[in-house]
Amino acid sequence: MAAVLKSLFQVSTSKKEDNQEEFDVEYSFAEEYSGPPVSYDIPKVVPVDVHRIPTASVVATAAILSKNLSLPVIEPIVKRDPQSIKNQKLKESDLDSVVTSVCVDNEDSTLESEYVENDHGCYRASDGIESSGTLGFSDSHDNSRELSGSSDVEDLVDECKEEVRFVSESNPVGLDYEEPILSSPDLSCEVLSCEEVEDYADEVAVNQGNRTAVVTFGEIQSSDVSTDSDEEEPGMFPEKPIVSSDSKKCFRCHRGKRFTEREVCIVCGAKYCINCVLRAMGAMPEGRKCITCIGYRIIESKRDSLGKCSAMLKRLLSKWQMNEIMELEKSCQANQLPPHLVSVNGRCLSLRELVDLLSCAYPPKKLRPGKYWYDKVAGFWGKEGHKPCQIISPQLAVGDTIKRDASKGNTNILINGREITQAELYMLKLAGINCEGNVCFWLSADGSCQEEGMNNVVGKIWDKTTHKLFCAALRLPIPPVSANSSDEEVGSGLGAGDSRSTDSKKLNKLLLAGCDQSGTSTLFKQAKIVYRVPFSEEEHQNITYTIQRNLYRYIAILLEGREKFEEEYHVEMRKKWLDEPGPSVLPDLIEEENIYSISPRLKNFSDWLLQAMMLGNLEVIFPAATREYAAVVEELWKHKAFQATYQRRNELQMLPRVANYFLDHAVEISKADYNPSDMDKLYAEGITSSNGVACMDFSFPNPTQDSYMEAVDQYSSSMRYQLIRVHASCVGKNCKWLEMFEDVDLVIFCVSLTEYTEYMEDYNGICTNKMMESKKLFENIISHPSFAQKHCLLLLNKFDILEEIIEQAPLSECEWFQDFNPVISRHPNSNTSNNNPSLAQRAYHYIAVQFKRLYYSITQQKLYVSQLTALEPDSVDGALKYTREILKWDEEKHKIMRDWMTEDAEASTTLEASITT
Ligand SMILES: Nc1nc2c(ncn2[C@@H]2O[C@H](COP(=O)(O)OP(=O)(O)OP(=O)(O)O)[C@@H](O)[C@H]2O)c(=O)[nH]1
Ligand SMILES: [Mg+2]
Repeated sequence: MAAVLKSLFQVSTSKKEDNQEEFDVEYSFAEEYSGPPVSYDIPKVVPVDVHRIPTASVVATAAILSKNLSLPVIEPIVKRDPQSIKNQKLKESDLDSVVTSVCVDNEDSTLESEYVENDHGCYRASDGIESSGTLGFSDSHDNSRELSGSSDVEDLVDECKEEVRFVSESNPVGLDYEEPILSSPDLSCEVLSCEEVEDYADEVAVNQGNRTAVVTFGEIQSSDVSTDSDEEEPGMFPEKPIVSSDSKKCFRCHRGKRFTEREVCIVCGAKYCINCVLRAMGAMPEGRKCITCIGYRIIESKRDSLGKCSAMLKRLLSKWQMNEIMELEKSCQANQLPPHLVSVNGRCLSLRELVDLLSCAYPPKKLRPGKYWYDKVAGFWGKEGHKPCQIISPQLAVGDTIKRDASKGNTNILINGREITQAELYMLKLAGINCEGNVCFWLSADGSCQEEGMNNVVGKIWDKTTHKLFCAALRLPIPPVSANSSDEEVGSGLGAGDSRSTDSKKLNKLLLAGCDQSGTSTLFKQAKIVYRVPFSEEEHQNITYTIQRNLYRYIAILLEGREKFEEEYHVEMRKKWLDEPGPSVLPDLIEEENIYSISPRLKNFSDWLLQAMMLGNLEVIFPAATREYAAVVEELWKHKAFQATYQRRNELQMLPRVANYFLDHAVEISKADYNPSDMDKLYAEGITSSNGVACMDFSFPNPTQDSYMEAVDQYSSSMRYQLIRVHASCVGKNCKWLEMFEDVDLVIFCVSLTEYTEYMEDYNGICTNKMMESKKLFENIISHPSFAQKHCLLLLNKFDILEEIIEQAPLSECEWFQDFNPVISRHPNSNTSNNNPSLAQRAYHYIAVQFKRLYYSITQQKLYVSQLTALEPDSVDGALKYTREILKWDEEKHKIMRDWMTEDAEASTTLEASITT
């Protein structure tokens, strides 16, 4: 390719030598992308600065030549000129002839096409005229210019001597505005696939009705560009009119029906079919934009779809290409929210302020153009005239001072200078703050509330979890989850708030979700223990209470079992006695000998406990009554009837596996001064009684034993992670709450491998296999728009139990695993060897593949899967290190891509430099 390019440039430069005065030009081509093989078919945009523009025919010739080489051409678009648009309209036939003429030139292998030929004759164009810009062709959807006689022609020639302009216009209405197409002196560039040149005239013909365009040639005064851009605020990009969106047809080929798949330009709304989209959009350096829309602002209604492309484009491009384009679409400057469209406390933002606002630790979610108010002290944020909708980072220097009527409150109560709304007043009252009379409060970011002029705190609104729930019910915002996590929670001595705000990029957020009983709590707690993140006082207290309360539940289940066993024994003995009749005292003896009998006192306790469990009162009674009943538990535990029952605990369906662990320590746990160990906390069911969202920051400790590994892991130890565990019940119907977690980097979905044997009953009494429930939740989560393009790690948990049960419970019990049909070797030793994995291993792999297929069918991405036994520390450590590897690889992959692209650009610039010198 380099050789071909060189030969092309040699021709051009030799021409330059021959006709110095006519072709004193410098120009360059966009080089074909030569980066990673995966991207080879996408032409890459290389911005080039060309100081002189050749004649129109040379530009066209360049386009045709580059077509033969499959090269895209870069175009200079400088400025619209409504006057010239009105005065000079080029017919499509004229354009046709321009292109045809150039084609003929090219076929003749000459580059002497300094004349633009049309119906009216040959016209000499812009010989040796200096300009600045980049070389190329405009892919306007329409271009026409009317030349109505030789005077027009002369005008054109004159005009060409003054300016080199290639103006495209797509204003269907009135062309009554003047707008710089480029906003900065280092002109933006556009890529045009060369078929575009051929299709050019066709497009003009089709779009002529509603589009007008002009081709003018003129010298670009640097002041032309800089004046415009000087006037513009940084961060402002021009707007482009939206094309008629009701058309069901492809904007380029004008084919297609109502349901034909199309990709839409995020600037002008033009739709393209699968055959045209890449031609119309080229290399997409700013994401999904028509070539002519590069450098323009996006339609605000499309902001939500930034970074989310259609399945059609996914099919056309490789995953890498897709990711890169979507990254560019989200991050390029032209696609960012224009600062002047956001007003805070009555003042439009500057670019600096907008950047500050969006790069803070907790920025406003889905910020759109509009008028907002911001309470800098407490961090409250809302739309003008409305109650607060979010709590963002406080103390940001954005916008003006907050106005009293910012949220149009009518309560006569002021918080930080703003009159609050009724809902907020309820919130204050629920927090126990006296709001009698006209009171002004100061509310700080941590929720402490002070009366103006007073020194004492009258209440703390974020201290109680219940209060946060009230806020949710009142549709008021609560502080961000991670802003709440206390400093003690942050592992390895890393502070939460400060470092996060200063270095938020290094915090990798992992969202942990799964169905009930999948083991997410156990995994979360294990991670806390492994990475030495202390449990907060509240968590410690909650876990202690949970363990004690659960102990009485387990005891109640055992006592229920005892009653059953006692009855069975009784019936058995009576049956024996009836079969072998003896003295009449025997029934009493049977009673005495019944190993499951207990004393009347213990029986009273048993009856009371069973009744409490039946009525669902255990939660109310315990753990408060623990101290009172500790002695009874001790007595019970020593009792032979209870021990006999405990021996038969496997027969008690209701008794969870974990009960064994706690019942073994029953006496100790039932004591009032019980202090749970880490192991107790791990085995305890649940984490806290709070709203089901738990959060911890951690980092992987530095390995000290191996200096090589230390070096390797230096990078990762500097990275910080945040594990956010969300309970299935908090995900909400249709996962609507998930958008709260849209900034996570990776989703961890936990599935218990035992679920295929378990069933759950819904309100209508219909039983569903729990694996199918997990499948449904998994589908909902991965197809949620917040997680598009996010990595996902599936953890298949409780492998230890799967190994135990797989022989008795075939996988086909679940309808999704019907076709699991492993071939098992009968050889006694073969099952454990690597070549012949165990049945549990095969089942695990089969389930993993089922999930991978499902994931791919929805996201067209690869699902990472790992085995897990959440009760084992190494297993959890391994799983979380896997997430680290996924994220690390992802970052490196992007870095490599960027390096390749930069190298590419540098190479092409060097080549151009060597050719032009
Ligand atoms: N044998 C075994 N038991 C496990 C494993 N992981 C979790 N468990 C147990 O499975 C039960 C459910 O685990 P949880 O962590 O509470 O699951 P969860 O439903 O996601 O979390 P919560 O809703 O907070 O209860 C607990 O009794 C755990 O001890 C595992 O790998 N092996
Ligand atoms: Mg649970």
